[in-house]
Amino acid sequence: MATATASPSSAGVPVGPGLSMFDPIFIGIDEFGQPVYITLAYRNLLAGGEPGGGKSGLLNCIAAHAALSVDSRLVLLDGKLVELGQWEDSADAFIGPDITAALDVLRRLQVVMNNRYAWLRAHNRRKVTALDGLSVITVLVDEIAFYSATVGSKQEEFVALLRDLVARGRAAGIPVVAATQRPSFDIIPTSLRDLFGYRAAFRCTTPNSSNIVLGHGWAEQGYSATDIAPTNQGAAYLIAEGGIPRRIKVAYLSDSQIAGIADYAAWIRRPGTITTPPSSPADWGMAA
Ligand SMILES: Nc1ncnc2c1ncn2[C@@H]1O[C@H](COP(=O)(O)OP(=O)(O)OP(=O)(O)O)[C@@H](O)[C@H]1O
Repeated sequence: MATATASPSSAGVPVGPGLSMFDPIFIGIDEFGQPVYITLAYRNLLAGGEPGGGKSGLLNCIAAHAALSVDSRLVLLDGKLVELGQWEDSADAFIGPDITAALDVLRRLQVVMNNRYAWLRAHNRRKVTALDGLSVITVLVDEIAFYSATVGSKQEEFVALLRDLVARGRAAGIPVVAATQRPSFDIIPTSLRDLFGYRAAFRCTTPNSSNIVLGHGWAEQGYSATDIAPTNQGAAYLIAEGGIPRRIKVAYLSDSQIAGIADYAAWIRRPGTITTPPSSPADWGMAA
């Protein structure tokens, strides 16, 4: 009878769910109790709503999927340090309340994005795919206003870099997930809002702020995040490009659940376990 023995070649193979950022990401249930999935590889997501509405819960759900995806790299910008802080060990970069460091990392991402576009153009392609061997670099920002609200040249550069990343990153495998508790035109101008393929409005205090997240006119058509009770944290209206808003309840991960997943994610990402195919463009510095 054959016995199972670990061969030396299997020593570096991670054991785990083997998720991919190209897979649908489970984020909760809809009002009929059906599971809700989003696909982030080619879309950005904006979450807005008043403090305590549950935006960080959604970001943590996405961070968990990204951390468990062996084809994903994480870049985290967290002005409060504690919202995404538990994923630090799985992230390539974790930026706290430091605008200079945030600008450095966004400039670097812009270079990676430009390199990926040059590679796509050289290969007559329009977007990266799961077969390219390039990792999806998921950028999570909690909270946009923290880096952009005050007036100054650094803040202006932050807004310009974020806008460029949101506009061009998705085809290059660099989706952006950003949250704000200040859904107002100065933080999310329409031209920026419309670049987010997914928008989630958590409880808002005015129909106007709900519209700023979801899109103009939805509140008047009966889709207003002012309807969400303050006690119903994690409830939101989610709209996907070209669709109509649907009411969802985000799956909530407690601190200890996040700690467990983050610990496991850091383990499957330990040095030497995540590799890219030898001939992949990553070797040319595309994923630097
Ligand atoms: N999906 C959910 N189900 C149940 N409770 C939730 C859910 N999401 C959030 N909560 C509760 O609401 C609290 C606040 O949530 P969260 O920190 O995600 O809000 P937020 O919108 O990110 O707030 P802020 O803008 O201040 O960062 C959580 O500590 C939790 O107790």
